[in-house]
Amino acid sequence: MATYQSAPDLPLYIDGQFVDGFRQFDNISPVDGHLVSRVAEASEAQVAAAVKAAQAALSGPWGQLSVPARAALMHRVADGIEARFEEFVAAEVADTGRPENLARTLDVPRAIANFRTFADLAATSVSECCETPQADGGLLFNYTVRKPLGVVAVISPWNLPLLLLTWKLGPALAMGNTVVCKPSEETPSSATLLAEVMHAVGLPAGVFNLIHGFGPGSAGEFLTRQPEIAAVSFTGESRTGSAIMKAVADGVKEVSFELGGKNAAVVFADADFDAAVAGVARSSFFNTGQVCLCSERVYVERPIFDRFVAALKERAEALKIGYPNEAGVELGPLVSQKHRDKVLSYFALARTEGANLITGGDVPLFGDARDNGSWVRPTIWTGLGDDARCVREEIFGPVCHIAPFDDEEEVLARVNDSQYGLACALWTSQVGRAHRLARRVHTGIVWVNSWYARDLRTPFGGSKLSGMGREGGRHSLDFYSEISNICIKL
Ligand SMILES: NC(=O)c1ccc[n+]([C@@H]2O[C@H](COP(=O)([O-])OP(=O)(O)OC[C@H]3O[C@@H](n4cnc5c(N)ncnc54)[C@H](O)[C@@H]3O)[C@@H](O)[C@H]2O)c1
Ligand SMILES: O=C/C=C/C=C(\O)C(=O)O
Repeated sequence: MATYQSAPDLPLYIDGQFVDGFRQFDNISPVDGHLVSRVAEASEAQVAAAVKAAQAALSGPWGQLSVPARAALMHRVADGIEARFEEFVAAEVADTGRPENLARTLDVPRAIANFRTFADLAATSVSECCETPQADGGLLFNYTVRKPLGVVAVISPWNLPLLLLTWKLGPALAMGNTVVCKPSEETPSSATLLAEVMHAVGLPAGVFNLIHGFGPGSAGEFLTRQPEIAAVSFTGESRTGSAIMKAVADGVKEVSFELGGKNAAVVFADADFDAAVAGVARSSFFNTGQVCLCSERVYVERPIFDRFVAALKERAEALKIGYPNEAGVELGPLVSQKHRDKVLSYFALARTEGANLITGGDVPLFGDARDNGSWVRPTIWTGLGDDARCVREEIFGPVCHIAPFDDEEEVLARVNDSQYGLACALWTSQVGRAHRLARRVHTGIVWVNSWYARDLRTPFGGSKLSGMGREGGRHSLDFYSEISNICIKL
């Protein structure tokens, strides 16, 4: 049986120093409930000190660096993560209980890619210019320059802790900002390890700051209420985005929000059946369903509905649930008992709403330490109406509801009938239909015959309750910089 060594206490990182908080909170393993570490919680004064340090760093050596010099430093951060690759894997696994293979193939490689991609995009970006002939025969020459926003508050969630923190940090630092980061209280370990890498690389004090704590009435809210911050880049629940928007409204701060989703997968009868079953199993159960892009709504064209439900049931029941270091393990636990209680409340709600339970809907009993963890079984429902709460509300667990449909217009209307607009996956062999439907789906991202295939140069984000703005490629460069236009009369 796997054993996990409890880690040391996790500190804050403020103005180039590792410091204690005003108190500590427990970091509990979702695998078996053991104490992973004790974590420093930042006081409001310490949050203010971090923001002031970040503000001061803008006018120090960091503010004098050229773009290529900053890009080189970002590559050194990526090198530092690579050098401690297995420690980052262990940190993500300790906090989330995810399969080691997932941390090794997704989380840590993407953190490295996030720094390298935006270092290179920043170093190779060009600015706009134009010439305007004047009636008097003169000429106006306009060109733009990118300047840092200033101090950026980076607030990240627990589901892909290192990936989503660095997805923001990479471009924010590459564009010359300084940052104060507040990772989720559920997953402090990899962010703290990243602070060690940043420190070792020698970023000037105050450029990168790390505060731990909670949201309302704690470090998260304190951070959003600091007058010196120029922008907030946030990923998390839609209602949290709304709270942050209110907190920064008086200061009219820039925000980038990547929020919740209730994403659909649509499978047409002409799709590659086996690919669609494998694709929907992945898009519904990947990372134990704890990805904002997961398909919690599945619509299947009626002629293949029964066959598809049976096939997805078979795939779900074949998924290997186990310890992070078990060979072939595919599913870990949910991130916490608190989150499992939320998911189990929807399992109960589904029964009340009259769902047909195809598989799962309960907690696996292991007869070992995992019974103290936060595990649930992958779950499939059918039989609910589109107005059921389980079909409309984000659950954020390994669960999906499958419904039949009869034609394109019907399924398009049902897919778009959502308060969210983040992602959609379409499975069909008809290219024309794929393009026709993809542009009519009200989401920021559409995958066709694929899911969660990522090119970091593409725009990423959602509409409606799923967020505001786009990050990725030049969209990140635009968000994390202030663009000025300079006009010269020649
Ligand atoms: N759209 C995306 O790209 C994306 C990616 C990952 C997760 N998510 C969403 O995130 C949610 C799960 O993550 P979560 O439970 O950590 O979200 P959450 O909103 O509860 O917390 C996210 C972060 O915000 C902090 N926070 C909470 N309240 C705050 C406040 N009032 N002021 C400042 N900070 C505050 C938390 O401490 C945490 O660090 C899901 O809804 C999921 O859909 C979206
Ligand atoms: O849970 C949401 C996942 C978001 C993923 C990204 O932002 C990414 O892959 O860049």
